[in-house]
Amino acid sequence: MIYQFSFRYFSQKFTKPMITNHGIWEIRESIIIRLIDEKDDVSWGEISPISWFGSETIKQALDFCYQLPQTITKEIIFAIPDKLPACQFAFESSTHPGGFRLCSSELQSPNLTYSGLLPAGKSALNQWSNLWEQGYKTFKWKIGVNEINQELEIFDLLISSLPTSAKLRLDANGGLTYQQAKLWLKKCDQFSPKIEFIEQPLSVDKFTEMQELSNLYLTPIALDESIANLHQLESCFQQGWRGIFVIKPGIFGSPSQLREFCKQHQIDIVFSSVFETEIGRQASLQLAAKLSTNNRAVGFGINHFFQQQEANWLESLWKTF
Ligand SMILES: O=C(O)CCC(=O)C1=CC=C[C@@H](O)[C@@H]1C(=O)O
Ligand SMILES: [Mg+2]
Repeated sequence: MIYQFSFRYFSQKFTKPMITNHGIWEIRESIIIRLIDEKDDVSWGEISPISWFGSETIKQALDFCYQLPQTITKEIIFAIPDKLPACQFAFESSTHPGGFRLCSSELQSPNLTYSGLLPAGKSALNQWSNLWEQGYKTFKWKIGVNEINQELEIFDLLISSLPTSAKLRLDANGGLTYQQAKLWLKKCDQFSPKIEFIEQPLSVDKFTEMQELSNLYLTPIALDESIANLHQLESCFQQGWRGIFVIKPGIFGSPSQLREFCKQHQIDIVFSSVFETEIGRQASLQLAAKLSTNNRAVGFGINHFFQQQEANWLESLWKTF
């Protein structure tokens, strides 16, 4: 199969900067790719890297796209190197039959439940209720951003105001020390099982410590940055991780290799957004609908992280050069 290939750089400003232990993220940069096959069918893909999670940078992805010929084949697509996981995801998912169709980005796959992302710090206290009104029952709150005693106080206020049926996830983005992680896990155990998990409490190089912690407390630990791509996932699985796995399809690499891994091994997966457009979102949610386990809510809550795009944003993008 031969495809006519073209691409466009696309960036969106977060309405509120995404603040995590990694820092302040203000602009989401992406590359939208378009493939037209021999039957003139058009399909779309999205390259949305997160280099501080270990994926390629937007510049490396752009350099890759610039060096591609205007007509590409499936061989070229399936030969994209593993050091370009966001490109692997975009090109492979755009060759899927029944790929992306332009439709409302409010697309919510019927058989998935969604987690709403709360902002770091005390503004989480007045944000959760309008998400609750929209039907979210699972929330995720960033920690490891402010001073720990301040965050523990906010946590007490947050957990006591959330409805009993709500679930709360904490995400430290690897920002806690071992002692701080024990403090948080001890605190969360007091509210077990309301705290679904603590995501990436320690940095990627502290795998053994996270394994130790996962045997000492009730509250589960989820790996995210530690398993950002297929190689890291295989390595943590081989080293015996059987806790929760947060998978970000947009930066993970080849969707078919992820499906293959999940066929071989029953792992407890939570799917997570990379703050992509509806193109990457649809491709990711198709994977989540197939591979989600344990009815875990997917971290794709529509929290309007960006200004609403006009309906024909894609056509107008292709008019620009
Ligand atoms: O997983 C979710 O609930 C939403 C997505 C999300 O939290 C993240 C997406 C991308 C980078 C990070 O800021 C953050 C994460 O660490 O999971
Ligand atoms: Mg995370």
